[in-house]
Amino acid sequence: MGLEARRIILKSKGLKLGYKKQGEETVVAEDIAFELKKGALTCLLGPNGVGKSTLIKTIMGQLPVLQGTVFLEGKPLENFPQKELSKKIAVVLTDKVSLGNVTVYQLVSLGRIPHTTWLGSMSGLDHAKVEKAIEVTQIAYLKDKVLSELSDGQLQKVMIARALAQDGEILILDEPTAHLDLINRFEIMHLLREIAQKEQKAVLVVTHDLDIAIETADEFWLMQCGLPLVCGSPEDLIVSNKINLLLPNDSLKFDLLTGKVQESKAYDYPKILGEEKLVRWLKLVIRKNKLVFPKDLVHISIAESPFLISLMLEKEPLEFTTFESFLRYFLSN
Ligand SMILES: Nc1ncnc2c1ncn2[C@@H]1O[C@H](COP(=O)(O)OP(=O)(O)OP(=O)(O)O)[C@@H](O)[C@H]1O
Repeated sequence: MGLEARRIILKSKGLKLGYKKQGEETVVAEDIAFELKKGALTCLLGPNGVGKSTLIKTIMGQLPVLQGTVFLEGKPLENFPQKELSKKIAVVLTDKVSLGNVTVYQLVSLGRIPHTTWLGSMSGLDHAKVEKAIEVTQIAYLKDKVLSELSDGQLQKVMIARALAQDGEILILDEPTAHLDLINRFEIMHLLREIAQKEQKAVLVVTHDLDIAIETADEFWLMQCGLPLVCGSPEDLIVSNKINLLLPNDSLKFDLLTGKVQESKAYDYPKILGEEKLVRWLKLVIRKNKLVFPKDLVHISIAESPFLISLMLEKEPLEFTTFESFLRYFLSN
């Protein structure tokens, strides 16, 4: 699917977000502009409390804007009755489900509520949509299980299936990978990427998982206190250093080479010879332990097979076969 197919479905400009209580406004963010595209996985990132949930509640039509307009398919969001909105926007929130003895099939079927009659009876089309959602999320083997029997990772897939069954064009998920292990976090994000691409949905995910978001997202929206939303492809935001907006504290910065967040203080490494893939881990050991080297050090070399770290001193070389033994030498001297 080409980039030209990424049609804008939701957009806004000059948006002011926040809460209004007894006529008094609490502004959370201003000057927010975005374009959400079908066929793309968009990740919304930003520090705790910056207003990510406030933004998605506004996009879902749950919270009125303080200023500006959100346009859904070119029409103001407030023109859509709630039932119409829930046919177009499906949401997966972080709240725990309290429906322990409902089966997976029944829960996924709940996604069809906006489409069923007031009696709630499901048509053949509704069942077909539920089956399709179960197939896409690969949870057919769980169909008859009750929710209390599921692991957190399985439950998250079931919640995504329910949102898919709703068959809206927009899927919004608030921290879908929180509390999941590494494999499940990757699996869920790759599944969302596939859903965006193959099912042509606009998928918006709030996440703090920078590593996995970089691997999977087509677009990032970076939210930072008091600044306009910064949007772009992860790679562009990384190379232009805009990714550092996520790290307002000067002590940390995003390292272009390793793709990791690390201490921003430039570290004075000794001369190291070896392949970059090994050198970077040696640098981590040096940095993490603030190692100080002997004055007569000429260089350090590191080799893979057999694994060997050589400390080339003027007098004699010292050799280590693990990072641990290398480190032990420094700790004991
Ligand atoms: N109902 C409310 N009324 C007034 N202020 C609120 C309300 N809900 C949230 N806020 C405030 O709005 C700000 C943004 O909160 P929000 O939950 O949107 O942040 P967030 O970026 O989603 O944070 P996190 O990453 O911790 O989930 C916070 O200062 C919060 O205290």
